[in-house]
Amino acid sequence: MRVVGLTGGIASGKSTISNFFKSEGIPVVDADIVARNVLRKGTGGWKKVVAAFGDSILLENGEVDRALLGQIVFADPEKRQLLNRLLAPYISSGILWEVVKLWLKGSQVIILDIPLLFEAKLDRFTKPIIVVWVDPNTQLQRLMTRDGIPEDQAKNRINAQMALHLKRTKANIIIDNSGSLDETRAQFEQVLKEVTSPLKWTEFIVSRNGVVSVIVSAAVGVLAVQKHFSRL
Ligand SMILES: CC(C)(COP(=O)(O)OP(=O)(O)OC[C@H]1O[C@@H](n2cnc3c(N)ncnc32)[C@H](O)[C@@H]1O)[C@@H](O)C(=O)NCCC(=O)NCCS
Ligand SMILES: Nc1ncnc2c1ncn2[C@@H]1O[C@H](COP(=O)(O)OP(=O)(O)OP(=O)(O)O)[C@@H](O)[C@H]1O
Repeated sequence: MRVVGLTGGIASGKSTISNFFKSEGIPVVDADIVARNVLRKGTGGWKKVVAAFGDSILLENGEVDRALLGQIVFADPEKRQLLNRLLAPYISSGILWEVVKLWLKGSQVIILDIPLLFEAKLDRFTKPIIVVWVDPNTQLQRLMTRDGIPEDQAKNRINAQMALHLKRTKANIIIDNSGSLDETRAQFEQVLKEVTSPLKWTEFIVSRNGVVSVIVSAAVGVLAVQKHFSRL
């Protein structure tokens, strides 16, 4: 199985690229969705976060007020690190579980869309790594427009992550999403060819079909040896 890492900066266009992959039938594990699920009311993550940040971060229905928690943690690095520490084990196991389900289905190529792939040191489990890059001013403008937040809040969010130019140096593949969607789509077509090229044997051997092949080959080998000795 090929486990492709997809990362970038906030609002650099990861979801846009994820949607392109999904439209080609390639499964995507979205870490933001996993992170949302582990913070739902009554879950282990929710209990830890409420214990640490207090009831004041809750809405009337008991769910976490995400906008409020976002304002708190993106303005205060210590509180953000605390939130990261509390949720990291739940997010990692949630991602692992999604990968296992896709492995059981026999998926050959999967995409892990993880904003904090490098920060959380999850990059060692993915190859190749795609970084969606965008120039800093376009990133700021897109973030402010999409989330309807003022410049200072948008800058706080951008600065809460490893600098995008540094992430770019760690990529195997870079998609420059500073231009139009058509220009990005054209780059994606090339990336798609690379990502869906035939699996290397190291990737095949860890796929479900690879494991089945190894088991079948071993069983055939054992039977052949038994037959050989029973004739002696
Ligand atoms: C702080 C929270 C409640 C804000 O929720 P909100 O709905 O406003 O934002 P959302 O979850 O959609 O995240 C939007 C983007 O913010 C960035 N981001 C989210 N969490 C973090 C973080 N801890 N550090 C840096 N950037 C982050 C990512 O680029 C993400 O794509 C939420 O982001 C959260 O629970 N974050 C901690 C979990 C986490 O690390 N998520 C990232 C998955 S790897
Ligand atoms: N090439 C583009 N041209 C114009 N707008 C774009 C382009 N790519 C993305 N956008 C817009 O920019 C915003 C951010 O894109 P997107 O949501 O894909 O980023 P993201 O990296 O997934 O963000 P996050 O880190 O918050 O999950 C969205 O509103 C999206 O519609």
